[in-house]
This record gives sequence, C-alpha cells and structure tokens, in this order.
Amino acid sequence: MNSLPSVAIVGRQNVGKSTLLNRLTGKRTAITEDLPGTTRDRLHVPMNHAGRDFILVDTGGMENLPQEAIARSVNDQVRAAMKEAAVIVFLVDAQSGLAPLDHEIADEIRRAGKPVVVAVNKADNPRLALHGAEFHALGFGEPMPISAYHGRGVEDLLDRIFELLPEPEAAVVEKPGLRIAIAGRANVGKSSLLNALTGEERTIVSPIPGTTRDSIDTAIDTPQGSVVLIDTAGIRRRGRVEPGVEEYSVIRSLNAIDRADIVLVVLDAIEPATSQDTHIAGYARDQGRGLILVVNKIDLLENKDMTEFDRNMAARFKFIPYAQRLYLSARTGDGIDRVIPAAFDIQAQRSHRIPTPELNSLVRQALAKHSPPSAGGKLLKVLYATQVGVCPPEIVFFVNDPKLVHFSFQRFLENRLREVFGFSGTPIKFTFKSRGE
Ligand SMILES: Nc1nc2c(ncn2[C@@H]2O[C@H](COP(=O)(O)OP(=O)(O)OP(=O)(O)O)[C@@H](O)[C@H]2O)c(=O)[nH]1
Ligand SMILES: Nc1nc2c(ncn2[C@@H]2O[C@H](COP(=O)(O)OP(=O)(O)OP(=O)(O)O)[C@@H](O)[C@H]2O)c(=O)[nH]1
Repeated sequence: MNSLPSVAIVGRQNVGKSTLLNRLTGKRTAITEDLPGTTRDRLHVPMNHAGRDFILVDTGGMENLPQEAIARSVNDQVRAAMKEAAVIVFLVDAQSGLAPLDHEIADEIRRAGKPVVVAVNKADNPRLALHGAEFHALGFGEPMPISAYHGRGVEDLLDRIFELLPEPEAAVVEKPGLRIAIAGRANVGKSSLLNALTGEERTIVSPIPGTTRDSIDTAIDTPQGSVVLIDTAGIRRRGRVEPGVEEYSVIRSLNAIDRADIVLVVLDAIEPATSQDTHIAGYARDQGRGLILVVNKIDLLENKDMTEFDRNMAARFKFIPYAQRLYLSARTGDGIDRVIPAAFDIQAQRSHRIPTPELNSLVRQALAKHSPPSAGGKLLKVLYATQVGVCPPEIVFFVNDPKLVHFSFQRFLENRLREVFGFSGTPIKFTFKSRGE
C-alpha cells in the first residue's frame, strides 16, 4: 500500500510536543497549556518538507497518571503511533533535564526499532542548549537542541527528519483482476469468508475479536475471471479492544474499500445492523463502489425462512436499496458459490454505458409521467442527459435551473433508470447542471 510515512513526536508530559507540532506546521492545531496532560488524543497533520510528504503525529504524554486506565490507554496509543511511524522524534526538556522517565521511554522507543532523533526542547538560549549534551546518555546519538517556542533549531530538526525518512516507495504494481474488499467490523467472519473463497486455510481464524491485523491481498482465478481479494482488519467497535490499534484498523479497512471495485460488507446474521455496519456500507456507497451485503453465519439461525429476515435487512439498509444481499455460511460453505458470480455481475452493471439517445428518451418518458417540480411557477426542464462515466455510472442532466431539482424527483429518475437499465449493486452519481455550464 502506498501510504504516507508518519513521524511520531514522543515524550513525557509538558516537554512541548504540542508546541513543537504547532511550530512545525505553522498552525495552531494542538491545544497547549501549562497543565500536564493536555494533549489527550493523537493529532495527525499532513506535512511537506523539501518535497517529501509525511504525516506528523502528536502523541499524549507517557506519564503514569493516577487514573491508571486513562494512562494505559494513552500509552497504548503512543505505542500504536510508534509502531506505525517511519521516524520517531523523541522530545526531551533542556530545562528540567534528563528525567528517569526519559530512560523508560527510551526503552519503549528502542523496542519500536525505528530511526530516532532526540530533540532537546526549551533550549531557548545557547547556555541551555549546552545542557543538551547530557541526553547523549539516552543512546540515540547526537541530541539536537531546539526551542519549539522560539523556533530555534526547528529547521535543522526538519532536515534531520527528512534524512531519516525512508525512500519513497516505488508505485505499487497492482495485481490485475476484479478487486473485491472483504469489509466489516470485528468477528463477523471476514477471515473465514476469505478462506472459504480461496479454499484454503491461509489466515488465522480466531474467536477473539481483532485477530486479523494487516490487510493482505490474495489473487485467485475463478471461472468468471481473475480476482484480487482485499482482506481488511476489522472495524472495531469503540472502546472494545486495544485502544489505539482500533483506530488504525478503521483506517486500514477504509483504505481497503478505497482500493476495491466491489465491497463485500460482511454482517453477522445474529446481529446484522449495528451502526458500524451501516457506517462501512455508507462509506463504500460514498466511494461509488459496488456493494454486496453478505449476511454470514446463517447456520446459526433457527428460522430457515429468510423472507422476514430479508425484509428487515431491506429496511435497515434502505439507504442502499440497490445493494445485493447474499445469505451464506463461511463455516458450512452454504451459499459461498454465489459470491464471486454476484461480484462480476455487479462489475458488469457498473461498467454499463447507456447510449445517449436511449437515455434521453427514457428521461422524456419519465417526465411525461411524473410532472416535474416547479417553484414559484417556474417549471423544471431537462434539456439533455448524458452518461459521462462508468464505475460508478455517472449521469449529467442539463436543466434550466438546478435549484428546481428536488431529492424526490432525483429518486424518481433513479428508480426509472434502474428499472430499465439495472445497475444492480452499484450507486449511480447524478449531477444537475444549468444550461451553458
Ligand atoms: N521556554 C520554553 N517553553 C516551552 C517551549 N516549548 C514549549 N514550552 C512550554 O512548555 C509547556 C508545555 O508545552 P506543551 O506543548 O503543551 O507540551 P506537551 O508535551 O504537548 O504536553 P502534554 O500535552 O501534557 O503531553 C507550555 O507551557 C509551553 O509553552 C520552549 O521551546 N521553550
Ligand atoms: N457459526 C458460524 N461461525 C462463523 C462463521 N464464520 C465465521 N464464524 C466464526 O466467527 C468467529 C470470527 O471469525 P473470523 O473469520 O475470525 O472473523 P473476522 O471478521 O475476520 O474477525 P476480526 O479478525 O476480528 O476482524 C470465529 O469464531 C469463526 O469461527 C459461520 O459462517 N458460522
């Protein structure tokens, strides 16, 4: 995956992490205060230095706060940030000097095994800068004296970070084939589905939520054509497992959707519509991906008549009425053989191009049936429609006044289009432009 490298600023409380972040980004993004522990949640700020893009990550202070729980979750977040980081900026304080906790943090940083630069902050004048030497003891080479507050040494620090950043990745050569993402929250059976589709035990399946860590692409040949399965780490429910790691799982899952043609939103038959489920499906829709709602674990359902269940599903997911719904069991294999053909079918529908004359005659007929909306006596006129894109299909309507287009009218047009041209399983993008635009 071609994601931007991140640079984590790590250090105990009150050494000036937020101040440094503000200085580096030239913005007042972080809240700084004299109170220790102000920076609670991590901040990610995109940066560019000397033509390199990276993401600067501010971490909370690594202090053993009396409120054990909060402290531990902060530490987990810091660890997660370090794990993800390409470079670590270890920030220490020239004015308070080398503290025992600095050594503990140094050990943590060593465990992360990343390139490190020690920045000695609050070295506001040359005398204080001399104090920097004692931080040699941390074992990360020459410490760099800086003053985040006054801006001293900050450019040099950026240059040093730049040197430590890895070479930009060569553009990843994506494998050819239909790209199918297996998305869903933790424990719905994504790994099991992947195994069932590939026909081998290639991922570790476990009843403990959060077992699938990294997204791995798997290429398979099917009777319908080549497929690349994009596996995603579960989108975890907030506060459930390992704070910090959860956040990265969400980003990774959304990344997988970004890279896919078709998204399998995997649901658990026992609990098929949590807000996480609808969030994932909504994201896939907004990205214009083909959508299949895969209800897994149907072997656990007592009532085998799915009519009522399916009616409820349609109601819960009425924001994507065109999404296909498949019922299966990754465990027993029941229904598995319908997944890949359904994905190829949707891809064909997403790729369909309506010839302009056909499209316009459909629009004319639709308008004749449903009198178009008007406002203050002004009637909406559709002058011309044309499909400008595929995957997802995108249709532009030239009208006399786009303000006259109501949501209900758009829905009416969409329904007519779907009745005639299908477009099953795919969102359609509509744009209304005024004549001359
Ligand atoms: N003299 C001096 N003070 C600084 C400098 N940089 C930061 N400070 C002060 O140090 C205090 C703590 O700064 P913050 O940026 O909030 O520190 P932090 O590390 O983000 O703190 P936590 O959120 O508690 O982890 C503030 O009062 C800053 O004004 C500096 O270069 N020189
Ligand atoms: N009864 C039944 N259990 C299933 C089925 N599919 C998966 N499971 C079980 O559900 C649990 C979670 O399955 P996984 O495949 O690890 O789920 P996941 O979505 O990859 O989970 P994370 O790694 O947490 O994101 C395991 O105990 C599986 O054995 C199924 O079709 N029927």
